[in-house]
Amino acid sequence: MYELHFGVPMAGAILCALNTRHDSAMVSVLLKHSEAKILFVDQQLYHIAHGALQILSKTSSNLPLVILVLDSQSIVVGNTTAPSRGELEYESFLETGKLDFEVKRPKDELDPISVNYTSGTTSSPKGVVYSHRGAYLNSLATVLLNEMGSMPVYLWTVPMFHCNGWCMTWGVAAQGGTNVCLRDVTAKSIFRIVAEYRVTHMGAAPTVLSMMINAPSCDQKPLPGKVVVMTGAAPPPPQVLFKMESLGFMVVHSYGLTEVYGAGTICAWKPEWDDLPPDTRATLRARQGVPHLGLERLDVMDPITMRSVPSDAKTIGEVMFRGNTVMRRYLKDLKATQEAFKGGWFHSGDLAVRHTDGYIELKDRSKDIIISGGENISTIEVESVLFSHPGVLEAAVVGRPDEHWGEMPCAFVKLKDGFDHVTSEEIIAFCRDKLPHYMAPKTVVFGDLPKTSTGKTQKYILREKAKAMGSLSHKKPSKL
Ligand SMILES: Nc1ncnc2c1ncn2[C@@H]1O[C@H](COP(=O)(O)OP(=O)(O)OP(=O)(O)O)[C@@H](O)[C@H]1O
Repeated sequence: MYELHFGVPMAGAILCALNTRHDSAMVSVLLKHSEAKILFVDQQLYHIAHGALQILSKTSSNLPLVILVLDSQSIVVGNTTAPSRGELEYESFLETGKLDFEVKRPKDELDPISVNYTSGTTSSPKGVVYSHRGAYLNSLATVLLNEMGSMPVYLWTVPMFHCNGWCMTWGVAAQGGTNVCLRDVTAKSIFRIVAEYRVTHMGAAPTVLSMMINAPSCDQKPLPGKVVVMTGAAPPPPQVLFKMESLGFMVVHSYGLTEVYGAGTICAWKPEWDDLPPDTRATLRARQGVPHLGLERLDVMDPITMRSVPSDAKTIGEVMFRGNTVMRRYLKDLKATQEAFKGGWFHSGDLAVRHTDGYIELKDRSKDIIISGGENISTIEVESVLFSHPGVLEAAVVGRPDEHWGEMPCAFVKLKDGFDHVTSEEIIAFCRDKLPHYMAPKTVVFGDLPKTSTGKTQKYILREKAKAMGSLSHKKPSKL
């Protein structure tokens, strides 16, 4: 995948890195939508690709050429040790190349370099078109955001299909870095590899950070030196940031979307915050921050009037982006593109406030915010309180439809090992102690949380579950 980030654009083609967790049906839809001509497939995922091509062959005779990437270290699913008829093997395919091949440069810097499908957290994945210029600018920006000097050692836990690895694929190369890839993203292997390869930088979604801080202490190997971890993709709970800091990591918090090439903002750290108490530092670090220098403009606006919200840390508006590091368009979807760029700005669908120092703080995705008795409830705020409970490993809050209040907060919680005794009443009381009562969850459900492969909780699945529970109000009049 890493090599293809260079080979494909240099051959004048467009890269479309697909999510490795998709099933055959979804892969067949995306192959058809993207009109991919060549499909490079890791042997571990061959059975998915094979299934996708079978589905595709029912409606099309124009199937992509398959090139199989073999890896002696991977566990193979199915009979895929050798390419079958009509397929090529990656290394043999490379040998057919000419050493004097002339790189095909883009005719225009705004020509597409890649198509990235969104994570599909709130709807079906959308194909986001990146330009060479945008990818170049965002790669350089991420190098700066990661405080990456020359020859870094970068550990991949962020999938390269997610915004081209937040553009770090190209960023690490720009700095002459070493890439360390791992197939099994576990806390034990992360700590082992960080120590063994003297990793200097890594990227990780908050869920991976949570896994690392909750790992048994025998797995938490000492760090070999300064390790910068960039996190983003979902709201990082302040407690998680705080604990990562206590393990010795230097955490960089960035926020963005597939449509802005991964990172769009950075919570730039101010030296005067160094001496603040740890929990205040973590709360400040959890804010999404300011635009990076590759981006032209970032604003929080009322999406109807397109006026900026005041910097009062209270008024909620929608986060909007402008500039060369904003996507060109959604592939083959003019309507969604026009909608997304209404008023000349890219509408993120994220709701935020702006603090007096200009830093933005996300409150929710517009699809996730809960409206209860006419009051907006930020699910991020409630989740952050849940995370501060010592027994909570993961938490997500959604609206449970309610006949009287419209919606009521409903928490889905995964407990840490050894905390099975924690009851829903205890969690509710804990939240009521720390939040205005209308914001505290009225229902708590324990269990695993459904996740996308980019580490986001699939709240639409939880919303369905909450809906199926029915209204609380008609059963028992609620006292807020
Ligand atoms: N640092 C962050 N803090 C809070 N939320 C974040 C952060 N970084 C990213 N996000 C969330 O992730 C979203 C972007 O996710 P991505 O582009 O991967 O696809 P998706 O929006 O999850 O998928 P789909 O649009 O298909 O539902 C942002 O809009 C925001 O809600």
